[in-house]
Amino acid sequence: MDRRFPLAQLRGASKRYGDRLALDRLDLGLHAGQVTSLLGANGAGKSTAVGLLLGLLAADAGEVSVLGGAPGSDAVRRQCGTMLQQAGIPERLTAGEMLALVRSNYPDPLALDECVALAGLDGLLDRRYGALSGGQQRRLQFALAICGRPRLLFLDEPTTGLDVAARQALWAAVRSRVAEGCAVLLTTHYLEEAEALSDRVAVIDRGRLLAEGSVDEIRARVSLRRIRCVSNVAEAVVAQWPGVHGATREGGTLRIVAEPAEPVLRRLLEADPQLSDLEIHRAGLAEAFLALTNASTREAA
Ligand SMILES: Nc1ncnc2c1ncn2[C@@H]1O[C@H](COP(=O)(O)OP(=O)(O)OP(=O)(O)O)[C@@H](O)[C@H]1O
Repeated sequence: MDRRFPLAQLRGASKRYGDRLALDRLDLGLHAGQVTSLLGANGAGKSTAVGLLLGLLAADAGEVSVLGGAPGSDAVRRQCGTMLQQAGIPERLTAGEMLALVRSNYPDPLALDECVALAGLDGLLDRRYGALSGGQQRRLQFALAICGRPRLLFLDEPTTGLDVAARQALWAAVRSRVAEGCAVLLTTHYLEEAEALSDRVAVIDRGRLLAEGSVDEIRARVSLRRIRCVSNVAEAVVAQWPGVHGATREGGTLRIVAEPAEPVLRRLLEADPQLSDLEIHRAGLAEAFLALTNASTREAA
């Protein structure tokens, strides 16, 4: 599989709804064998970007190309799987009937057993869609998205409403599809999910690309550090120190998010010579995301 060329891409794509600019010259590429996560606050433009790549919306400017052609054609659709926020599945059909129907649209679908195992649908195929729980419905939607062995998989907030075990099972299933060469576009508000699954991350804000790179590259964009130690210095006191973004306590353990970390560390050690079990880590994707989007909001103000 050739990873140099994207299987799908937006180049300088813009989209307006009336006078609202939802996407502003967005560049985004999806590559074979990679999960790309599109992150952004509510209203940032994620669903609009997905809508353009699926051919559900037309761009006002820029280029949208999917598998070498225009999005939304029958030939392209047969190579795409989608799990959107609205599923539109008839309540009266059973899970098994839905799977059979959707698999029949694809030239080389996954075996039924494999779909059932990957999506965790064991024992549910005879159940009507309307009689499935919210999490079970989500699992069926995932099965429908992967059952055609798609080259491109669009997952729009796929794990909303899933319990911990089902979420981790879905992550494993996504990884198995990616190992087969599938390109995945994931939108999620769970940053630990993006951190666990992504090869590439694109952060958008008000329709514009703020940052793009691997999880580590995005984390390196911010100099926030997480400090953890056992100390009796009051968290409310630490929270007032310059450079401290937050301080919390769990029992004897004090957790601090700081930028830069060094002056805070000096002050901590001065304040508590008994301090122990000191650990310092680069901030995670969640803190990096918040720092990037907060900085963008401040610039716009
Ligand atoms: N059909 C529409 N008509 C008018 N404005 C719209 C329409 N759809 C989206 N918008 C606006 O375009 C912007 C981008 O919306 P979009 O749904 O793409 O965001 P999102 O990042 O997917 O948000 P969320 O995380 O809440 O799902 C928002 O300001 C939204 O209010």
